[in-house]
Amino acid sequence: MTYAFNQEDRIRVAQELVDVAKNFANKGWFPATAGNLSIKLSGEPLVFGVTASGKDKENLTIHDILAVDGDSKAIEPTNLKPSAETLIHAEVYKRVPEAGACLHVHTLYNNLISDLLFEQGKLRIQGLELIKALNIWEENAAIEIPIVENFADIPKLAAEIGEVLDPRVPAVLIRNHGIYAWGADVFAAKRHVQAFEWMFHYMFLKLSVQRDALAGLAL
Ligand SMILES: CSCCC(=O)C(=O)COP(=O)(O)O
Ligand SMILES: [Zn+2]
Repeated sequence: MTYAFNQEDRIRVAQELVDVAKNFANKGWFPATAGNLSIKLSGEPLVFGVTASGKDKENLTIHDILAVDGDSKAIEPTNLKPSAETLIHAEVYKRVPEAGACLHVHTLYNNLISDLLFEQGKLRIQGLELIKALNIWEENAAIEIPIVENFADIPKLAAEIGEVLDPRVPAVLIRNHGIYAWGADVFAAKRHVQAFEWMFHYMFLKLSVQRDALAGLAL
């Protein structure tokens, strides 16, 4: 199969992932090699660059990224093993054709909020200014971020994510695991991750304060 991207393109996009990895790693969003990142190289047929499994994202290089197809298989011989969660990236690209990059981080607040609200199946956020970072501009806009169980079976987890994702809200939370967020390109996907993480922190603190206030009333 011949693909419509050259070596120069691949180095450029790999460098974009390396740069965003450094930004997130500096925030502690890739503890213990957690997390993975991808960027679309071609939509038809689907080909994307994805981080190799088990890499230290703080010290990621362009040599830690390999190109895979829609079945998450490397498109050329390589010693690199694609991320264990590559199928999730593939699912996002298949479900959301406008997605050009998909980023996955494990943070304290995405883990806390996903567990706290798991039974509801979603986190609802309304009226926060940062919703505009998702390109949603209505006044007092509300969004709902789906939360799925952290199935160990990755094909099952990927299918579940595909089932629940709402293309208007570019993220899904996995309970006690992390967030997958995407955007038209790395710039947009990075903005989305940063906006979601700020909102998770806000919502966690707000829910905690509300709980404390209710507990106080019950005394
Ligand atoms: C060390 S965290 C467990 C695996 C995981 O959730 C993750 O994001 C990293 O997996 P990868 O295969 O992409 O290194
Ligand atoms: Zn993960």
